[in-house]
Amino acid sequence: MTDILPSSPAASVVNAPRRYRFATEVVTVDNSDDPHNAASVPIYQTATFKQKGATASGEYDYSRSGNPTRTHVENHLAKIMGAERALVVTSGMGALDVITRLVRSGEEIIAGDDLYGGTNRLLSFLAKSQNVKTHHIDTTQSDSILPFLSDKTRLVLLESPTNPLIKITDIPTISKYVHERCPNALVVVDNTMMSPYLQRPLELGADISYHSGTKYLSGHHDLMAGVIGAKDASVGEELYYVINATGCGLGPFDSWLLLRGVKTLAVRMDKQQASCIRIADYLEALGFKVHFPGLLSHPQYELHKSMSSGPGAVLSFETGDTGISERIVEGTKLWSISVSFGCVNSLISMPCRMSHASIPAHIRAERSLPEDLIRLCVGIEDVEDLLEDLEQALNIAGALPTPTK
Ligand SMILES: Cc1ncc(COP(=O)(O)O)c(C=O)c1O
Ligand SMILES: N[C@@H](CCSC[C@H](N)C(=O)O)C(=O)O
Repeated sequence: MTDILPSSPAASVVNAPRRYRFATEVVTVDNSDDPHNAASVPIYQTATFKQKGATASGEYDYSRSGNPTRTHVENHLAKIMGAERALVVTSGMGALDVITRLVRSGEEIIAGDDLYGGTNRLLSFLAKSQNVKTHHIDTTQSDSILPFLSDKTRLVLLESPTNPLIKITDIPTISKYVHERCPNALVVVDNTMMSPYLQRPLELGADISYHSGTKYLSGHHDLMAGVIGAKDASVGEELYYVINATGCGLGPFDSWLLLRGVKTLAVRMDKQQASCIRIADYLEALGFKVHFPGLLSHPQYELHKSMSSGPGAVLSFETGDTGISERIVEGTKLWSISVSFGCVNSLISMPCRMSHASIPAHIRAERSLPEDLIRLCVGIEDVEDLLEDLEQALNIAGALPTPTK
């Protein structure tokens, strides 16, 4: 499936091997092709490019097909994701839309039963509009996929940790099952929660890894972006074809913002994760049921540790009462009540009312998604302020244990 112009920048995209440790590579952007030795990659804010002649275009002809700023961020992301090819589009959902366009009517998808609400919505839409059925399985039990693998399977879509219950999926085992039984199927991992700093699914057996670049990769909640990394160059080429055909490639300014934001990924994540570990310990000590893979009590603590270098900075916890949860969320002053995560600012939300409200209530119940669940996305503020603010909100909500003399 290729009708890429001979001059397309796609042809020149190569995966530069990583030479240094991640924190060094992420801040080291190759701009050696700049004619003026600019220290920062310039924003090529142009829709079209002049040609030398009617039949002689340069490397770029039109920004939907390719733009130098986008190429730089794509090459940089390919390097840090360990991908043969990376592509950037206008949102995380746009990334999943591009990937699902590899599925033909009558083929099937297998996905988790705890997953981002928007992903669930897109899969439901595909079932209705394209006759593409999705089987939802419990991905914490790798064997649960076996009865659904068939010659119709085209995509296996995994999250680990899942949003919002922070369940862990054994990416290597599931990838092995899929590749052994379904040579035509691709294992796709939504790695948004972890970022490539903490987990690289392509090194764990997946064929495609994608991200909402709106989250940790950009880190400041000032842009929407989606990032796709393909292990195989030919899959990358097919995805590029879809992006050029449908016109969802990321614009020059947003590409630049993404490139600027990603440079601080490692330092942001180190700080956010360290604070999240403190907060998880605090909530667990108070007796809440806390979902966080950095806690020894997490049922898949060891599995997560074997696939990643850290637990991340998102946790969820149950209070046992929806009213109490609402009062906690509304009682915080420093934590913003917002959907999304991965920003330098801390956010608090109730997934069933907010990010996962698009999943019908009866399906949320079938999938045991607790209505009282609170999700915390920890930013880079001073953790003492975050803890103090949380404590006063728990106090207002009557959720703190009564002190005993
Ligand atoms: C895990 C996960 N994947 C994908 C998305 C979609 O990303 P975007 O909002 O950038 O479209 C989100 C949130 O929106 C998410 O939480
Ligand atoms: N209204 C939006 C909700 C976006 S949720 C964003 C993010 N993925 C999260 O988990 O908080 C929608 O319906 O898509």
